[in-house]
Amino acid sequence: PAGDHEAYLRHALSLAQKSPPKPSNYRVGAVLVNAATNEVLSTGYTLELPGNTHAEQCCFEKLAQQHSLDSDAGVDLADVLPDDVALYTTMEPCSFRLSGNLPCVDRILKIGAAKIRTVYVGVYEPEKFVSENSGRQKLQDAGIKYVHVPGLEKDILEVATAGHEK
Ligand SMILES: Nc1nc(=O)c(N)c(NC[C@H](O)[C@H](O)[C@H](O)COP(=O)(O)O)[nH]1
Ligand SMILES: [Zn+2]
Repeated sequence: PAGDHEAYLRHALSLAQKSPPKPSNYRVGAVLVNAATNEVLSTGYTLELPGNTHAEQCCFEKLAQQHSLDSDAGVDLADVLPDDVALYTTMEPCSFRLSGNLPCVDRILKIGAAKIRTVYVGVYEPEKFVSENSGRQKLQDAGIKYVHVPGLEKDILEVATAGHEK
């Protein structure tokens, strides 16, 4: 039910608040859920893991570590994920990163639509770093449902941009 979606995004937002503020990215939180059982499979927030890491990326890398997979290559993660997973992320997955690192949309696509059925986002990516995020189209083209959950936009953006010059 819809109420659960907001609860998961609020959980993701509480994770985003752990992210060290930086002027060059957003503070984002993400939660990976087994939609059939409501079990939280993994969580992540921006810069949680060493390196210039994104929230969604940390979700996947932590899951790979849990299964001691030598890499978070999508194919391996697809083997350990149940077949109805939902990704909740306070900001929509990136489709391009100024750092040149692999965008999270591509990480989701590597895992595949047979596993990640739905992506729930709290806000679309603002135009500050990347003029237009093409993630929604790419995910939908791959057969992944893309749902914007309204109501938390102000809180999410406040947290996301805390490291930006006022
Ligand atoms: N969905 C999402 N989760 C994150 O954890 C995060 N930091 C962003 N941010 C998107 C933004 O477009 C990139 O942060 C900039 O493009 C800079 O790129 P890097 O992050 O340095 O690779 N977006
Ligand atoms: Zn990303």
